[in-house]
Amino acid sequence: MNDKPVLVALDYPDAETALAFADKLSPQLCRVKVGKELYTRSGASLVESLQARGFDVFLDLKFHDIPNTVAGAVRSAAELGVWMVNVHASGGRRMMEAAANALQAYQQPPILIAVTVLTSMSDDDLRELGYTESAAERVSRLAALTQSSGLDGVVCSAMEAPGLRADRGDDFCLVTPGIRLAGDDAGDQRRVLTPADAVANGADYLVIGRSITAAADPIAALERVHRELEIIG
Ligand SMILES: O=C(O)c1cc(=O)[nH]c(=O)n1[C@@H]1O[C@H](COP(=O)(O)O)[C@@H](O)[C@H]1O
Repeated sequence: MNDKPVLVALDYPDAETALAFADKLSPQLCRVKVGKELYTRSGASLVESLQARGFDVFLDLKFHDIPNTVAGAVRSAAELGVWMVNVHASGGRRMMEAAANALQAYQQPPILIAVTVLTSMSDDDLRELGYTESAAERVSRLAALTQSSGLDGVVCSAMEAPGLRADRGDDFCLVTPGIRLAGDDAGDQRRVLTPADAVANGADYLVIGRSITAAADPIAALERVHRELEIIG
């Protein structure tokens, strides 16, 4: 397991609330994720405020567009100095290759990963969209495509991590949302595991939002995650 496996999802409506929460966290203990809700309102300046506090930032905007547009978006993320950035694997090989190529100009580029199948999707949801593969099969296909397109890893559920680790090797980065502390409500997530099970399955990084941010005592919840990981670590 790497030194800081927890990526706390700052799914807050504005910079003030997000920074007030971040100020309770330590950049020595976790990294933070800025997603669509917060970025749409507060943008690059919020990312810079988090970086000024010492946090590595995962910019989770899940780019999915034509290759030229995604290459430009990923370049903007690199200029912002983020630690990790993501695209949708379903944008296809040419889109992912354009994104990977765009980062070649940077000495310290962000880690570039691709979302396979959202952790909120079940096999039934995929069937309704016309896919005949299960979520696990589709994740496996998209992870192979992601790797051969030159990216560093994928976003997947920790349920798929054992197969991906075996097929894609130790250096392929597995980032797993859909994490819940035992007893917490899954909410809209469908492919869910606990922190300890996710790491035991081979996940490199755990994206955790509501199990920490919606807890009565968020810092105690983060400490509970760390204790859980040390038990198996
Ligand atoms: O790319 C992501 O981070 C992501 C991919 C995915 O498949 N599922 C998923 O939940 N996420 C993000 O991970 C976070 C999960 O939040 P919680 O369900 O509150 O822990 C949210 O910010 C999602 O946007």
